[in-house]
Formats: sequence, C-alpha cells, structure tokens
Amino acid sequence: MTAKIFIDGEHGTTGLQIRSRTADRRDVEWLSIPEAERRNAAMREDMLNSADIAILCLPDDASKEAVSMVAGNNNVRIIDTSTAFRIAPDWAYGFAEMDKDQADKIRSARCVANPGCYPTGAVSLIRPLRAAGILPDGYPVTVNAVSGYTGGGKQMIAQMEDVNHPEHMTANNFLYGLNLKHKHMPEMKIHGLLDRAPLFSPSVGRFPQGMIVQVPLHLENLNEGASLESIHAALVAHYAGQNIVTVVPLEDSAKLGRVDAEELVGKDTMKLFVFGSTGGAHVNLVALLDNLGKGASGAAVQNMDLMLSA
Ligand SMILES: NC(=O)C1=CN([C@@H]2O[C@H](COP(=O)(O)OP(=O)(O)OC[C@H]3O[C@@H](n4cnc5c(N)ncnc54)[C@H](OP(=O)(O)O)[C@@H]3O)[C@@H](O)[C@H]2O)C=CC1
Ligand SMILES: CC(=O)N[C@@H](CCC(=O)OP(=O)(O)O)C(=O)O
Repeated sequence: MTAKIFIDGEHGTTGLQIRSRTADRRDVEWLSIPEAERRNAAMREDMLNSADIAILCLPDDASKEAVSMVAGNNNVRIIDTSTAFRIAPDWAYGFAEMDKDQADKIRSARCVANPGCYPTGAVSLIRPLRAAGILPDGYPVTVNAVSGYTGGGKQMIAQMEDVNHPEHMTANNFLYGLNLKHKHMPEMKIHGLLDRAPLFSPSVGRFPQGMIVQVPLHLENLNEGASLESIHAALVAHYAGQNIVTVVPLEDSAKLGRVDAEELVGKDTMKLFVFGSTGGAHVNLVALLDNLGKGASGAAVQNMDLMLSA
C-alpha cells in the first residue's frame, strides 16, 4: 500500500528539496495543493487530514496552526521542520543518530520535530561528549557557524540573488544574531544535554547551500584526561554502526589545510572533524553538512522513511 504524504509548504525551499529528493519514489502518493492556493486554509486542512504523514515546511506560527488542524486525528502523523516543537517533550526529536535508540523513537512516534540545521551540527558534536563525561557541568560552550543563504528561505534567497530586491544584500559574508538570543539556543542546550545555554554566533556566506558548525574547546577545562584522542574516540564510539554521520579519522583531518563549507552540498550525510595537535591545549570540533540536506530536507526524508518502516 502506498502512503499518502502531504507537504504543507511544498513550494518553499525545504518543501521543494523534499520533493526533488523523492521524485522517483513509487511507494508514496503525494497529496498536493496548487502553488497559488498554498495559503488556502480550508484546502490545507483537508489535505492535512487526508495524509498518513504530513510534513510541515512552514514558519513556526503556520506549523502550530497546521498541528491544531489535525488535533484529534490520530490517523495523521507529523514531521515538522520548523522550530516550533523541537523541545516539546511529547515530540520525538528527528536526529536519528543522536542516540542508539533514537531511530526507534522516531519510527514509532506520531509527531517528529526535524532538527534545525545549526543544531544538527552543534548537537552532533556536544551530546557525545556530555554523554561520555568529557564535557563537564558548567562548561561555557561556544558555537560558531556559517550557513549557505538558502538557510534563510525564500526571502533571504531573493535578497541575496535579486539585485532589484528592495532589501538586496551585497555582503559576501555577514554575522547575524548579534543579540546572542538566536532561536536555536534552547534546542542546542536541551539536545546537547548542556546545563548552560551555549553562546551561538551564526553567519551567512554568499553560497546557496552548505554549512560549517564549530565548537572550540579548551582541554584544561574539560574533565580530567580529556585529549584530542579521547574526544575523537568518544565521537567514533557514539556514531558506530550507521553511515550518515561520519567521524573523520584523526590522521586524515591532520593532513587537511582547509574545510570547504560546500563539500557536502546535495548530500544527506554529515562529517565530523576533531582538529588540534597531540598534546596541544585546544581542540576544535567541526561539523560539515548541507543545511538543506542533513540540516533539513534530507533529514525529513530520512524521518519519513523511518516512520513508514514502523
Ligand atoms: N532553509 C533551511 O535551510 C532550513 C529551514 N528550516 C525550517 O523549515 C521551515 C520552512 O523553511 P523554508 O523552506 O526555508 O522557508 P520558505 O520561506 O522557503 O518556504 C516556506 C513556505 O511556506 C509557505 N507559507 C508561509 N506561511 C504560510 C501559511 N500561513 N500557510 C501556508 N503556507 C505558508 C510559504 O509561502 P509564501 O511564499 O506565500 O510565503 C512558502 O512556500 C521553516 O520553519 C524553517 O525554519 C529548517 C532547517 C533548515
Ligand atoms: C541562514 C539563516 O537565516 N538560517 C536560519 C535558520 C535555518 C534553519 O535551521 O532553520 P530553522 O530555524 O527552522 O532551524 C536562521 O538563522 O534563522
């Protein structure tokens, strides 16, 4: 039997990439609304309630509205790509490699919150070190990142690409979130198992897709015995047995002169690096991903497949 899938927001950046990733699939039937009717609430409600899985690719407020439209209809399962439910206790967090049992939680969940692109990188680096007792309570975690501009959705894409846009942006690389209250911080804190909010400094580069997330650490402030090698080993152990999140061997990362934010564009995988020198004072943890791959649409398709395999 084919599963009926409706993407609310299918004509936006994340929605379109879900459709392109699944264009050849014959095991799903797509329910669809013409683009001109994308904000027609009655049509959306009808489609949402007819789906086996509704994938919400909408701003937070519209996602909350969509969820309210299917309240009480237990036949519909939901994957929400917005920030709205990522720390809701009754939603499964859709980062399947986060813990050994996370894929099973997603498989059996009615409601799955797809992680944010930046939190996917940050949580992937931080959580294993908290779980392994390497990163102590109270450690002041810093997360620095650069994203391709599609991370800002249709609006930022137009601002970056359309020279006639009234708010056209000419910068090749800019910092934002300068009040240090970015909406992703609670998600990073909770799923990173942190007891203190991280300091998060995001930026955007003039390239459509790709992302680097960095978590620099001072070894002397970690729990005793922490080293480049022990941190790398903890990440390797945490991600053993799956092939989406790869921990790059230390000897390979030691040979690199640079990391290219666009290396994984079009892929749904993520690479983790541990940079530093044996016996050195610092390590820099780096996650490399496509903001629209493992950071959004790729993860949504992965979660859909897990839910369909229940
Ligand atoms: N882009 C990325 O890299 C990532 C995005 N996300 C999240 O995914 C979600 C979607 O983002 P993205 O695809 O980038 O955004 P876009 O702005 O590109 O697309 C959003 C789509 O939703 C539609 N929409 C907006 N409001 C409503 C509404 N009230 N009712 C029905 N449709 C509506 C928009 O239509 P209209 O054209 O009329 O505005 C548009 O088609 C967001 O919550 C975002 O935070 C998560 C991870 C990464
Ligand atoms: C470049 C850019 O603007 N990025 C977005 C985040 C993109 C993303 O991760 O979406 P979620 O907010 O749904 O997690 C931002 O910082 O708000």
